[in-house]
Amino acid sequence: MKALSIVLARFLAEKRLALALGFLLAALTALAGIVLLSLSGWFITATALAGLTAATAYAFDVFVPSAGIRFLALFRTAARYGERVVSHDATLSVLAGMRETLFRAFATAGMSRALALRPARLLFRLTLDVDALDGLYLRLLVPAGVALASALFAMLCLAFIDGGTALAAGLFLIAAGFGLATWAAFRAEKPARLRAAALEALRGRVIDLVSGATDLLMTGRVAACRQAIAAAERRLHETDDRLNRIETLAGFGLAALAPVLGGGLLVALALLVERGVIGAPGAAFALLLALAAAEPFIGLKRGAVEAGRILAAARRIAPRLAETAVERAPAPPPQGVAVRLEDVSARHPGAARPALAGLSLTIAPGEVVALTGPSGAGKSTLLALLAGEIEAEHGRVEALPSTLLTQRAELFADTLAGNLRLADPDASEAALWAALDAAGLAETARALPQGLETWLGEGGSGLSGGERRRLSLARLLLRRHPLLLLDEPTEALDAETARDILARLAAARAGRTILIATHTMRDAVFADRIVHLGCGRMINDFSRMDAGFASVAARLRDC
Ligand SMILES: Nc1ncnc2c1ncn2[C@@H]1O[C@H](COP(=O)(O)OP(=O)(O)OP(=O)(O)O)[C@@H](O)[C@H]1O
Repeated sequence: MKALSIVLARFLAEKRLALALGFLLAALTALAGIVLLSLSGWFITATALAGLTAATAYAFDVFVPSAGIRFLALFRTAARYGERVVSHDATLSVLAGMRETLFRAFATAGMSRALALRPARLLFRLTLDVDALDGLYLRLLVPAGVALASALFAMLCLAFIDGGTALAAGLFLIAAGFGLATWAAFRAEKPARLRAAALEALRGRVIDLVSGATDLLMTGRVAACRQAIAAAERRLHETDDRLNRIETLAGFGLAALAPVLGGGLLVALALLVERGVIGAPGAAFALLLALAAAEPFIGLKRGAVEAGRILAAARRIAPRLAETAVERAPAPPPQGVAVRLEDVSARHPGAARPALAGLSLTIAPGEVVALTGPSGAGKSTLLALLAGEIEAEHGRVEALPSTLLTQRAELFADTLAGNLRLADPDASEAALWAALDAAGLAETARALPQGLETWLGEGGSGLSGGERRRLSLARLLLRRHPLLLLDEPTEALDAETARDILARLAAARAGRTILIATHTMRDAVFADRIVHLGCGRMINDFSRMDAGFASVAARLRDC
């Protein structure tokens, strides 16, 4: 319930008026339908009776009721159209906003590891879970409100004829209608939950099969993966089957409300006619009114069957909606300083020991610093800390706004231009070419038949390893941040490409401070200073002038 109220609060906060108007129009559509049917019944019966004698036939006014019927028919059509436009528009725009909030929550620094472990989960939350929530208003709240309004309206109208009959008919509709819907919701809760899990498993496994096809083939695991997919699909079909049965049964029960109510009411109205309380047209009016009031209850069927899924989706999404994004960017350093760490310790989520311990370091603007040290020394952690990806556990971190080039090429299935514009969505074409030029990729890009509009595959496939690194570098340079954080920028590149990339970095260093985490001598000798780490602590800090600089550089890999 708490999760539902968070989601509902979000709906109300964003589109309160439109949602209220949508509900009002839905209720008016249903009420107009009820009055239309009952008035038509009254009109047909009254006209038939009026036609029995010439005097009553002449005196009977056919114009007012038929005008009323025509008005109600037109009004109902217009109200239904308006309701669909208003309520769907409001729901979709709330869901779009919700998707954005969720995406921001998932895109915060620190979430990458959790998402890397369960990528299908993000896909599922952003698509099916958010989609399920459109049912909360459209298929749960509105139909329930409209059904209740119809029953109360019928009760009110019937009360003018006979209080007892009105009460019995109204209570029967409310108790039986909502009782059946609640029964269906309880019966469907478990299969709806299992269905969501089966669908998530199916999607996740299909993604595994597609993205890991080569590895699965090499290890002979394709058949097992296909079996797992088939099992998830079987579970999906089974739960679909169970849900369909519940929906059919609930639909049958809800559709039976009208004939059952009609049968009972027919007897009650016949007695009232016999006692002279009402005439035949009045009885026709009352009977059709009650029958029409039962109709909106059929609309509860889908919402009831989906209630479990809606609730599960709300439970999973609500905590992220309630979260406010935490700003982890380091504090700005004082004038004349690019980076300052004071006794900083940092730990990765869930790690037993800190990756950085009591580190103090000051870097001046314009310096190029090589971070060296054995694997696991804390080089990438230091870059992540300066980029705001993780938070310091202890100590103070100050740094200029930075851009991080990670060890992986973070490229997407998009055009060359699309991949570049992640750094600056408003960059002109000339700026994109300038960045490609600075990274040494302009010539290659010009030779491509579609130039900047050439599509790349996931991870930048379609480009060689060196070209991918150059594209990442072009994107880095496009973002004019004063601090560049480079994690092994020339790793796995041939010597010539590596030298060229370093030369281009040197050409772009004006006005920038650069930190390079590296294991290679060629990257280190490019720097003005070497900071050597070990087990998260500072071991040495040598500037180019110091004798130690050359000895630390000499111990690095010569490639
Ligand atoms: N996401 C993570 N979760 C938990 N522990 C981590 C995580 N990333 C790194 N670590 C740990 O933090 C320590 C420092 O790792 P870090 O990646 O910073 O080292 P590094 O010097 O960059 O190593 P390499 O040269 O191999 O890239 C290591 O003990 C590592 O196991």
